[in-house]
Amino acid sequence: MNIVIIGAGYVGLVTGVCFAELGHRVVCVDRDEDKIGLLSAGRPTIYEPGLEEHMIRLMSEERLSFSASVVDTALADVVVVAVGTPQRMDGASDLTDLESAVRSFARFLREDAIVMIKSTVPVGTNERVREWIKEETGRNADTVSVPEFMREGSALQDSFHPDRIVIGSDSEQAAARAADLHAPLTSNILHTDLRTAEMIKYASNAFLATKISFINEMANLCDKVGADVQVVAAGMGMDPRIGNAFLKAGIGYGGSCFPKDTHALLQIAGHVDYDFKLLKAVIEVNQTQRKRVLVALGEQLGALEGLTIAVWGASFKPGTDDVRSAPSLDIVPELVSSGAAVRMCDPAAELGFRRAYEHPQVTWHKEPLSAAEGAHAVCLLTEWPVFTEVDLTLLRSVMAAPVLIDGRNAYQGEAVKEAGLYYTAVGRPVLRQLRPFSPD
Ligand SMILES: NC(=O)c1ccc[n+]([C@@H]2O[C@H](COP(=O)([O-])OP(=O)(O)OC[C@H]3O[C@@H](n4cnc5c(N)ncnc54)[C@H](O)[C@@H]3O)[C@@H](O)[C@H]2O)c1
Ligand SMILES: O=c1ccn([C@@H]2O[C@H](COP(=O)(O)OP(=O)(O)O[C@H]3O[C@H](CO)[C@@H](O)[C@H](O)[C@H]3O)[C@@H](O)[C@H]2O)c(=O)[nH]1
Repeated sequence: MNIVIIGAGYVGLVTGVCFAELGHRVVCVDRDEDKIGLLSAGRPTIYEPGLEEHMIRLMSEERLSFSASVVDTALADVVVVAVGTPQRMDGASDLTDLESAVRSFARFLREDAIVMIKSTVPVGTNERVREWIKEETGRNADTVSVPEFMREGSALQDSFHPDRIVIGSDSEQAAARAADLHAPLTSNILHTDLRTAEMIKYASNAFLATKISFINEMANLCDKVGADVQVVAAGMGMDPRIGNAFLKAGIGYGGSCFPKDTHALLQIAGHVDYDFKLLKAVIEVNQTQRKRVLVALGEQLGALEGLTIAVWGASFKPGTDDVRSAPSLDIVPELVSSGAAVRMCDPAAELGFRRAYEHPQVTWHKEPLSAAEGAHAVCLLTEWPVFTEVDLTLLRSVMAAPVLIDGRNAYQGEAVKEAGLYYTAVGRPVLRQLRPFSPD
């Protein structure tokens, strides 16, 4: 098949690679000409393990190419739409890019082509897509909603081996073609109507976010009653009805999806006068959880004015350069406001973070130990292996005060104790070692 993908971001690029690996001829189209220039030169514009090797081979075999022109849509049997649907100021999903993308390619769409929406979109949007195409061309197009469930950092693995494929459609023929396309990836294909498919995506992300906020509330309680949240989570997870996934307590969820999709679902509910109380609490808990790092620093060091704080991790999770809604973007400006000098390190997200936030009090360092040099505390915000595998005794030796704030429960109690670090994790009060008060 000839497949054209509109939007060559995280989802579009990885989906393009996946379909090209299945033997299709794929063109990824993006309006960002700089991005297309880099991709055409075989340079991935995102950090995603394994992506570059696949891209370069597929390009040399002429199965994957890149273009800045929607005219290429005329070649397509299937047009996949994977443009961004970011959060608007009011929390709703911003469909500006989606609408302009659809309207721009509509007139090039072949009559027998299907349009597959992979962007995460509010309920009813696929119907609007059809209306936009009709307004542009005067004819009806077959649209299918195939929400994407990949995770950044393991996006290729998730695309080649998806848990399930959801196909929403009201055209049997279009649904069958979408199913044929995905059949080599999994037999777990759920057929549904358009609105249900759109809702499955939001429900899935909202539920995962709920698990995280739940375990974070449990962690806060564990801190007060002297229980260990990691063991609590392990014990809960042994019940197959609960499962142990997404029960890692920490400083909360970030990223380009959970924060915006939970807000968008609240808006969807609001439009039909439904008060989604549970989801409101999930969002609020997540926002408060980020502040725990600052509270822990205050407990260990008192006022931060004039102190040096090392921050390990800027991306919203390991394995990605993405800083969208990353906890670091809330925490670092707060550290700066409290008068601290901030020494940062991240294996992939320096550029992304600096595009979003720069300040003279913030410096960047290539190695975790150089960032920690002379610091009064290290705050682990993202559990990249380069941070979690650091020799803690060495770490202690380069710091001005040996305080470690572990926002991801990434360190073993014994190792921390042996290194003699003053340590605060999340919901593991037994391991907490407070620094004795020092009047200077
Ligand atoms: N990032 C993820 O892990 C992930 C996973 C599942 C679903 N999603 C959803 O998929 C969608 C895309 O997310 P993303 O993270 O890949 O976004 P992204 O911002 O990385 O990429 C979107 C791309 O679309 C391009 N674009 C925007 N308007 C365009 C237009 N009119 N014509 C051509 N190109 C255009 C942008 O230039 C950009 O390169 C969103 O709805 C998101 O919620 C994302
Ligand atoms: O037990 C956990 C698991 C995750 N997180 C945090 O939750 C966020 C999201 O993590 P993850 O889900 O692994 O990353 P994403 O790449 O954002 O993927 C989510 O969002 C995508 C976009 O919609 C979906 O496609 C995926 O299925 C969904 O997992 C990150 O900040 C993690 O640190 C926790 O705090 N505790």
